Order: sequence, then C-alpha cells, then structure tokens
Amino acid sequence: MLRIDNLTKVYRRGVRANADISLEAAAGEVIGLLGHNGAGKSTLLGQVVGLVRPTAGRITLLGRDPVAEPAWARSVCSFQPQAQAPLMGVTTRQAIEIAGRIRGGGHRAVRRRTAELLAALDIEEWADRPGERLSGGVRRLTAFCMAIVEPGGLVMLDEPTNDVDPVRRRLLWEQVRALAADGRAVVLVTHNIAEAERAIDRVVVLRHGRVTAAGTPATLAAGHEMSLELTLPADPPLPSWALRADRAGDRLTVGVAGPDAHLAVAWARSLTARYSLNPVSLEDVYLALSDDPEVDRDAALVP
Ligand SMILES: Nc1ncnc2c1ncn2[C@@H]1O[C@H](COP(=O)(O)OP(=O)(O)OP(=O)(O)O)[C@@H](O)[C@H]1O
Repeated sequence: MLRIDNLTKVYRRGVRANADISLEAAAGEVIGLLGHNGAGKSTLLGQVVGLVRPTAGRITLLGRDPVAEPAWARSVCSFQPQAQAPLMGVTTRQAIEIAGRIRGGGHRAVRRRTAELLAALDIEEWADRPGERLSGGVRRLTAFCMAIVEPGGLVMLDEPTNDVDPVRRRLLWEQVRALAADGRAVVLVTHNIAEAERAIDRVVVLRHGRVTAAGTPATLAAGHEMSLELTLPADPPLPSWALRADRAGDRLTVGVAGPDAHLAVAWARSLTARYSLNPVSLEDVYLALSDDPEVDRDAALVP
C-alpha cells in the first residue's frame, strides 16, 4: 500500500526533520510511529498526504507518486491531523456526515456509518451539540470519525487518542483494528505506547528524524530483559543468570534474560511466595532505546 524510501525533509532554516527514512505499510496492517516530541513523526505523515514537500527520497502509494499527484493521494488517503479540527457552526454528527459526503460517500451510507461510529465511540450524547461547545476529547473523537467515516485505503492518524478518556481510548483502538480488518493500512502517531502495544502490528521509532528501531512489539522486546520483583527484607546471594539487582525498601528487582525465565521463577519460589516476573513491555523497550547512548551517538551524526 505505502512504501517510503530514503525520505528526507529539511525545512527552511536547515531543520532536518526526517533523515533517510524507509518504511512500508501493507493493507491490513497497523503501523505505530513512536518518538519524542520533535522526532519528525508529523512531518513524515505530512509528506505522504502532500502537505509537506520532501527534500529527497521517494514515496510510493498504491504504485503511484503522491508528491506528483497530491490531489489523487488525498483521495486514497484519510488523514486525522494533530491539530484539533475547527468545528464552528456544525454539530458532531453534521461534521462527520459532511466529511463522509466530501469523500464521496452516498447520503444513506454516510448517515448509517456516522450513526455507527457515534455509537461505537460512545459519543451519541453529543451528536447534536454544536462543535464550539464540545470538550477537547469529544472534539478529538469527532475528528477521528471524520477521518474514518469514508476511509481511504491508507488511513493516517496523528495522535488520535490525545485528550480522550481511557474508556473511549479503548473504543478508539477497537475502531483502528476494525479498519485493518477491513483491509486498510493504518499509520498512526501516538505517545500512548502501553495502549498502542495491543493495537499495532509494527512499530517504527523515530529519533531526531531517523528510524532508530522498527519491528513488531515482540521482536523489539526480544533481547530486552524481563524484571523479577521479589518482596524480601534482605538480599540473597544472586545467581549467575541475574543481570542486575536494585533494591527499593523491601522490594528487590532482578533483571532476567528471556531464556532464563524458568530459572528465575524457581529461584524466586525458593525464597518467597511474593514475587512476580514481568515481561518487558513496548514502553520499557522504548524507554531503553531513549536511554541508549549508541542511539544518541547515531542521532548526533545527523548533519
Ligand atoms: N513548518 C516547519 N518549519 C520548520 N521546522 C519545522 C516545521 N514543522 C516542524 N518543524 C521542525 O521539525 C522537527 C520535527 O517536527 P514534527 O512536528 O515532525 O515532530 P513530531 O515528532 O511530530 O513531534 P510531536 O510529537 O511534538 O508532535 C522539529 O524540530 C520541528 O520544530
């Protein structure tokens, strides 16, 4: 569906927002773009929809060049920008229906789909409220519905869960999975890594405009240690498989490599009934990458 090769964007005044980025998104797949503020995530999405002109590299969307054909690209892409949608003078329902009609949906089909989305995201109680009187979270959900009411083959969402409460965030992630199940490719930006882990198929981590890690959450987690937590008043001798040990009060945390999990559990059991072995989360991996001086050194090489 989408293929990006060696994409680079240098803004005027020399800010290199994207540096040599390559990635692919296939139909039925949800890709999560992760990265600190200013890492270049929005710039990447902006280039695919023709809002930002690449400095170098190539984007291929359904075999065509969206940079050369921006109007066509916008017809096959759906996009929820990071900025809140201006919803003055229209209700939630009207905003979603208008978006669906502009994207070419039939009157009845758009009305039906709008009603389904309002129900699925549990925002029906605000369906007929004017946009200027909506809360930030409902506004964000409305913008999400506007982006997916008549979805293109590629759906790009820039921080769709911002301002949204935990219950409705979960409903939103279900809709993201439904888009993929329906054969769309979804590329989304999020800072909500713990939740995204359940909804995304592949992760691309950007740092200072470069891809610093990419893969499924499981492959990124492979090689990172798990943590064994034990409630123990005194430190026992550490077995040879223990990677590190930290104490906070009566809690001891021991780093464990994946293949040593069974040894760790047996050891913990011999010492106390109060222990837990926690698999590494995508958030742990992300934080470990953020701390990695190698990654910083690479980033510093960005000219
Ligand atoms: N129009 C612009 N002109 C000049 N520099 C820009 C412009 N837009 C973004 N930048 C710069 O490009 C870099 C990447 O910005 P971008 O918005 O793509 O990051 P991001 O990863 O989406 O950040 P955030 O998580 O904060 O939204 C930043 O240094 C930003 O200041």
